[in-house]
Amino acid sequence: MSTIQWFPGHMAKAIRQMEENIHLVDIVFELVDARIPAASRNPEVARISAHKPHLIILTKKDLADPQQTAAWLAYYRAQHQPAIAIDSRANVTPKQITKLALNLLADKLAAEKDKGLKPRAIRAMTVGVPNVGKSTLLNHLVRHKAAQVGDTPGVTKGQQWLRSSQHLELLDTPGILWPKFKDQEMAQKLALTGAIKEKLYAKDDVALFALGFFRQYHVAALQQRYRLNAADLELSDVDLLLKITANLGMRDDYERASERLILDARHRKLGGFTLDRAPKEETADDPDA
Ligand SMILES: Nc1nc2c(ncn2[C@@H]2O[C@H](COP(=O)(O)OP(=O)(O)OP(=O)(O)O)[C@@H](O)[C@H]2O)c(=O)[nH]1
Repeated sequence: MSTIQWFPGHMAKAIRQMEENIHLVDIVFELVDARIPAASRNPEVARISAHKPHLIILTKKDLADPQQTAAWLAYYRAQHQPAIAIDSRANVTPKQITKLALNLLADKLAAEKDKGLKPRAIRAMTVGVPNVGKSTLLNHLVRHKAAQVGDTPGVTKGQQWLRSSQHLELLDTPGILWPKFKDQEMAQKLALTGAIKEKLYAKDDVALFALGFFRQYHVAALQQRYRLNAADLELSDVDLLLKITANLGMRDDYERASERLILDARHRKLGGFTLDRAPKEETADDPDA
């Protein structure tokens, strides 16, 4: 199996930017792919935003396994970590997110009011791995690209605040957070869900990884989609990939079949799936540990 490489330099830059900007915001929205809630997080975010309220937004919930999403939300609740699962493309989400953020900051805003300060919009920063849905969510949150200037910090540094509503402003550049590639399995998960550029991974490796997963957790969907019989399921992953290639009428072009399998998974042709299983609540340790 070839190794998926990545570039720590990118991560260092993203972390630096986040460190520079964190003092400008009241709250961090950490976007996490609902299909990989562990692999798409970086522990540095928790460190940098330690003194700020922090909302986990599980995106692409429509592509994930609903039971697993519910289990992840229960896990976050048990950890007292505010979290919400969304389809970033839906119009209803801005209101939900604004409401949650206002609740999380209620004490701070009340204290400001007590001091006689004028009511103000809260400020948020979004971070997340590539392709997690940052731009899609921002576009929904900010329907009119309103340059909110004035004496707001950040603008002087060439950054813009985007106004979502009278209650919420967002720093315009969504932070690209590089995921941690603790091991190759995490890298395969990020590749399968689309967070890593195509040229950085071997499609057949990712397809074999996907086969192993779907065979274990969603075997009926696999069987149905690729017309596999019970005997086929006894084959090794490599032989199963060759069998699928043949069933797709692609002769021995297993590269093309690999690509099809990856796209089928991403486009929900094999049903909703979650590669990171939610930790059991009783034994709930940090999934990132
Ligand atoms: N099904 C589904 N697709 C989504 C969702 N959110 C985003 N997408 C799709 O995912 C792809 C990436 O979305 P973007 O909003 O561009 O992601 P991004 O995080 O800004 O990506 P980068 O610019 O690479 O950092 C697009 O094709 C979106 O339509 C979601 O909740 N559900």
